[in-house]
Amino acid sequence: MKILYDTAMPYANAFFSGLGDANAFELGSLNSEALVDVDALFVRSTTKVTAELLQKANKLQFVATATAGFNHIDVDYLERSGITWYAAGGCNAVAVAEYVIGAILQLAHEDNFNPFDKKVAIIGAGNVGTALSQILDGLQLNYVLCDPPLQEAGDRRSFVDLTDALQADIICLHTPLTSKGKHPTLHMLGKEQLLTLSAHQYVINACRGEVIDNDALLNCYSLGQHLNVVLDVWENEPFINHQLIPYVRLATAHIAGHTLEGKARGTSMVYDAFCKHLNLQSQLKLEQFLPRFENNPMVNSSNSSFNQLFQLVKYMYDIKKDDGIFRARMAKSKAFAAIRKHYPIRREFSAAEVTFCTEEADETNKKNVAKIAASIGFKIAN
Ligand SMILES: NC(=O)c1ccc[n+]([C@@H]2O[C@H](COP(=O)([O-])OP(=O)(O)OC[C@H]3O[C@@H](n4cnc5c(N)ncnc54)[C@H](O)[C@@H]3O)[C@@H](O)[C@H]2O)c1
Ligand SMILES: O=C(O)[C@H](O)[C@H](O)COP(=O)(O)O
Repeated sequence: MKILYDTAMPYANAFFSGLGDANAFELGSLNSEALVDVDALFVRSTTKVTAELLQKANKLQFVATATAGFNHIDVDYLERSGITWYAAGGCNAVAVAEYVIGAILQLAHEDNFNPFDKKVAIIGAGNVGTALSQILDGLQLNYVLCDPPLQEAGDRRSFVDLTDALQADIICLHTPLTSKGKHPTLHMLGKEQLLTLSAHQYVINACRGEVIDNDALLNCYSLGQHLNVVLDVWENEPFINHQLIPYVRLATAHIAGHTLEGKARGTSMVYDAFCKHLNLQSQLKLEQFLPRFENNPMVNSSNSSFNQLFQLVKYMYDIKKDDGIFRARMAKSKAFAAIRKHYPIRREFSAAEVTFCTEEADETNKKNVAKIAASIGFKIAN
């Protein structure tokens, strides 16, 4: 059994070497020759799995991506060719939701608004959208959901349409990239939709760049429209339009899902799916591999509730730092792919145990903040 996997899949060798002759490929190095006699191919979103790449894949029976999105895989071709495929939907849902919360609290801090007074719209209420809604529930932030496919399929949550969603204060995009079907998402936010937005609204795109028409966005900015947009994903990655960068409020290099947990869960879900395909019992579990988080956060309970939560979230994920690195490196070169490749280890809230430094007078405040922190995933020290 020959297995090829992307080097960017954490713990892949440990997961796959027991299942066959497992070898890694480096980003950008895979070609059709390398797929001769390969039985299983495991990628992340940076490898385009096309008919052309697979033209010499004489034995391929299983293709999997250790990512939620799978628009980089020609699934029609795989299905026509009798090759089983799998995508690790949900592997990094919590990571992206934490990124979005990091962005909202950072913008609230910079623009001096109270996030608890704002309404969030979650467009795309699947794995990521639901993980985000759970954190918003924990923080007691108002939100609406917009997901016509789920609504039509009978999902019992309540939904609004896109026009209503675009009136929310903070609009978060969590759809797949699709260009076919009844509800395509390609350029879902085009010129017409962007022109309806006001200077008091915020748009956060952490799904796929092409869901916002980037040329239309740049055009709006060039014409003087004030738009608060956070972009983790861009059209035409990694060769994005650099002209957009100075206008964007927070800019990152498609790393919203790049927590250690999110990436490693992707590997482990691919392992489970491949074992199932082979009719084997999975032997290995993600928990065996994740290291303990060593630098647990401490929070001062004499600060306001907002500041304590902001401090805590920023400690685990500082979006402003990623934004600074992005701007500095992108100013000098086409560093998009390199920033992603060398992205430092980031952990999810659930890895950390929080200690509160509390004077007696702050005890009630501490209890309130600790309750909220626990409900968004943190462990609380006694
Ligand atoms: N930035 C990152 O690092 C990162 C990480 C994870 C996922 N993603 C992207 O986010 C997407 C969502 O991830 P997920 O795991 O939640 O996927 P998912 O399939 O679980 O959920 C997507 C939801 O979007 C809905 N949807 C489809 N078309 C829609 C439309 N026109 N309007 C509103 N809703 C629509 C679907 O019904 C579904 O419920 C992925 O496909 C991927 O492209 C990005
Ligand atoms: O779809 C996904 O899961 C994400 O976009 C994922 O974080 C992409 O990661 P990459 O494949 O680029 O490492």
